Amino acid sequence: MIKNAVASLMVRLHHLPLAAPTPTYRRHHHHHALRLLRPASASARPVAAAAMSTAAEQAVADQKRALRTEVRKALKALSPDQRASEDLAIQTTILESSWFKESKRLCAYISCRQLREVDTSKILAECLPLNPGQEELAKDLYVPRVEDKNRNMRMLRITTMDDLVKNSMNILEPSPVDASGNDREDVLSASSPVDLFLLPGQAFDRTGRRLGRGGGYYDTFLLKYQELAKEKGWNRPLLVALSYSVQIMDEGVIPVNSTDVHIDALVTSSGVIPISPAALERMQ
Ligand SMILES: Nc1nc2c(c(=O)[nH]1)N(C=O)[C@@H](CNc1ccc(C(=O)N[C@@H](CCC(=O)O)C(=O)O)cc1)CN2
Ligand SMILES: Nc1ncnc2c1ncn2[C@@H]1O[C@H](COP(=O)(O)OP(=O)(O)OP(=O)(O)O)[C@@H](O)[C@H]1O
Repeated sequence: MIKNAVASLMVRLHHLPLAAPTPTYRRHHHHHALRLLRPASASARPVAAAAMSTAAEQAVADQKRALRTEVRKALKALSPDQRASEDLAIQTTILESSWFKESKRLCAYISCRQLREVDTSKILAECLPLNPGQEELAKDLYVPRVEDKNRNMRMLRITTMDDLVKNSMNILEPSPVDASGNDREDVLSASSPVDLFLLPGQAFDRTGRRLGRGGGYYDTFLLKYQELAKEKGWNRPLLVALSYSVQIMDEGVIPVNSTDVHIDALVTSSGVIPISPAALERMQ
């Protein structure tokens, strides 16, 4: 169903020149993942900043919207049993992996049942200290907080699930200050790098394309983080998305533009799909 609807869109839009076709890992296997991002030079930026100024950009936006609608339907059609078994398999794969165990600092999303997102509750619980005094066993965990509709999202540190409150979109997020009135640590002002990002999304493919909810929050944030990491000379974190089976698309189905950040790997109920050279190296 998804394939058909999207295939017909693809046929119609196929001949439209994209403003900036994003290379895929498959075609550029030898490159480091960072090199695949569009350079943040003045000459490369105006396309993104000009907010869908060209027909091709508008076509991509329309295609993305159509694909989101199809995936939303497919997710709604998943039975609770199917979801629960995929949720468990995905989280178990992550929790048992060396790359998760070795990660000391993570950015992760707080899954939302209503949005049919892959559950992250077991992973979050594993990151947070069990009891006061056991902090050394915990990982530093940063989670998203939407600041405005202008693609501004921060990743703030939490130490307990009690740090979260429901926002207007019914998603749990950290309040900007903690119970003692101190500002929560923003990952962009932290002094050490993040090892791992666990990313949500609507659709993914085996070449590293990721379709989000359309806010541009993650793409904007990841670009900022990558600029910071480059400035500081930090290793790039692994960008890993969690996906139900119905969210994995055939190659070429997910439309992309110049601001879309590619993921390093996908975790599905069948296991890890490493995509980038970094993932192939670090995730076996
Ligand atoms: N768990 C989680 N947290 C997150 C995100 C996310 O995707 N998942 N975000 C990632 O950006 C940011 C929040 N962005 C969001 C964007 C849209 C919707 C939402 O409810 N969308 C509806 C449709 C809205 C509409 O078009 O009318 C939907 O997708 O069904 C929620 C969060 C930050 N936090
Ligand atoms: N780094 C960026 N700079 C400027 N505009 C951006 C950037 N990233 C995304 N946008 C814009 O944000 C809007 C939404 O982008 P898009 O549809 O790709 O979001 P998404 O991938 O679904 O969302 P998310 O990144 O939150 O998962 C688009 O108009 C896009 O051009």
